[in-house]
Amino acid sequence: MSERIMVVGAALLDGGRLLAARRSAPEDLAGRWELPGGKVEPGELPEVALERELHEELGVTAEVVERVPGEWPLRAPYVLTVWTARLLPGSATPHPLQDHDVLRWLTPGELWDVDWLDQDVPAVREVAARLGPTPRRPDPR
Ligand SMILES: Nc1nc2c([nH]c(=O)n2[C@H]2C[C@H](O)[C@@H](COP(=O)(O)OP(=O)(O)OP(=O)(O)O)O2)c(=O)[nH]1
Repeated sequence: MSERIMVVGAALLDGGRLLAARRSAPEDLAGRWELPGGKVEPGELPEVALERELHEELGVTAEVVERVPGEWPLRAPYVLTVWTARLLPGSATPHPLQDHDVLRWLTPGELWDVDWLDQDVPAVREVAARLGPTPRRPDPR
């Protein structure tokens, strides 16, 4: 059986908008947009890992709400799983402290305005379905 390491991504929602984060490293991912998050450490619950990563990367206090159905393979042995999350009352505003250089709150109509990592597109589609009516993602040229 091959080893799988879970990467958790947050669909951080606020007022019907989704937070997207632009990666600043490594070079092959820099400039592309993703859901903030990171690798689950050995023995750590994915929900705990996600709240930890949101604090480390964005400086926020957030809570996980629910799992978005699906699992998306990344470079082996990593697998992306996604949870919706919300900021807790009193949380700081998100800032790109680590791994990212720009953050954007996207309305449903803006969801496909950023250049998501290819492997995040199916996950973002699944999140989009929860945000209500959104424009269809344009077909790749
Ligand atoms: N956080 C996150 N990582 C993603 C997404 N999509 C995607 O391919 N990845 C990749 C990028 C990285 O190779 C890996 C997660 O790495 P990371 O750098 O965010 O994790 P981490 O904070 O735990 O990093 P580190 O301790 O190893 O520095 O998964 C995504 O939506 N969110």
